[in-house]
Amino acid sequence: MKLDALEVEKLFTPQLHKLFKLFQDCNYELRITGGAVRDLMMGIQPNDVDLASTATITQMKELFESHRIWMVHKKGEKHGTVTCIIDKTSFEITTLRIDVFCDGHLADVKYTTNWELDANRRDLTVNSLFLGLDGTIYDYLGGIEDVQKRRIRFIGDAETRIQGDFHRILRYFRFFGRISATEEHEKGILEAIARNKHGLKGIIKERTWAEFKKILIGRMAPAVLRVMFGPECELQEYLGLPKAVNLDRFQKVYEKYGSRLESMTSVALLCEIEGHISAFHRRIKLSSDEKSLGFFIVRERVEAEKNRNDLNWWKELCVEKEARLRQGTKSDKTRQRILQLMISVLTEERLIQEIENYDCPKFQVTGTDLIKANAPEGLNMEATLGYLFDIWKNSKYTMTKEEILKHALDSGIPDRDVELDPLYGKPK
Ligand SMILES: Nc1ccn([C@@H]2O[C@H](COP(=O)(O)OP(=O)(O)OP(=O)(O)O)[C@@H](O)[C@H]2O)c(=O)n1
Repeated sequence: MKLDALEVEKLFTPQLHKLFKLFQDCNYELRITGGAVRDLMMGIQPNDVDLASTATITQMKELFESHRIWMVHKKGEKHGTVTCIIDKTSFEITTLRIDVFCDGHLADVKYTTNWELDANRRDLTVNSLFLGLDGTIYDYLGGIEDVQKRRIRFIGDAETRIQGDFHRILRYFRFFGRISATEEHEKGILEAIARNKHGLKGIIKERTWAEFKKILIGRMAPAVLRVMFGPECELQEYLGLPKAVNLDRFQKVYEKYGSRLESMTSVALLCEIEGHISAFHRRIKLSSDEKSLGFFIVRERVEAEKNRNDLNWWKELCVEKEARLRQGTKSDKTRQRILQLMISVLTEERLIQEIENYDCPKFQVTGTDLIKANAPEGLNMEATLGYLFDIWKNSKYTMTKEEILKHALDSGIPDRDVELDPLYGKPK
């Protein structure tokens, strides 16, 4: 099959043309591989272009050195990959190879000049295509038909493919969601996944989360998650999620606000309590922003649901959370969290827009102001600031800093033993 010349030109930048010419001049074959070919066939502009060549690592290095072309990431050589830079653009080129797996881990790599063998080492038929400079698509395993029919199949026996790299379980669901024409899975695949799900435990946290994130906000996410967490596969435990994930809540939010959902919000929708977020973090290793977002949503959700379409409630929440931000905390992150909370309780779109543009009043008094106002030694600064904040709030945020500070030494100031809210420092 040949791709339309215009489609192919989208990929072939002047730098890529230069690279192909270099290889051609030395009689080495170079082709685009994997995801880029699949995406191009589906009319999607690929994110990145991976290349494969019949040249060995030594031949590629000699070629680049003789043309004074920079090479980076020398570590990739061990896995048969060379990265070169042409006019500020980097290209990753892999030698054709056969992967030898043992217990789900790559044990050895054998080099080859046979394209079909290289296609055979890959995961899915739709990812096994190669594209030549003239637009020819090379297909050894029925990948073209599968892309055209939007059908996701492992190459050969699903079980063997999964055991080659258990991470492919998550890749399968990601590509299924992204490409599949129907919600039906090919015969035998879900059974093979169920039999091998234990292997997910050995996949490193970052890799698992990177893949799962894309599933959570991807196309057909509710249908994909229903299968992943349904009776056929039951993958919850392997991803650190509770057994009874709340798929109905997730689906409702996805259907209304799918394009605005952050992956961590999706996780919070599946979970019920803070302990679930903690367990997920232990399995996945979240960033501190992701963790805060997850905790924030499960903690505030009950109240937020009751007030979902009350604009004043949301404005007060913004003031409450943003007005006394700790130094160094960016307010846009807090606002982002509030917007994700609004999405997750299905607040009306127009209210979300109002909050997006809301110019939140800022509480101006700081600990330094209290010291300047001769605060006595041992004064509980956090509790005092909380007390003053409430006075300011009761004035509907109209009091000036000077007016607020007049209350700094009121008898109503809580003493130092007051228990503080760990997040916001306000007296409970
Ligand atoms: N566990 C894996 C990971 C990757 N691959 C192969 O390596 C190629 C490149 O992998 P990667 O860049 O991770 O994915 P892409 O398919 O290019 O997808 P994306 O669009 O997400 O980049 C894939 O197409 C697939 O052929 C594989 O067989 N098994």
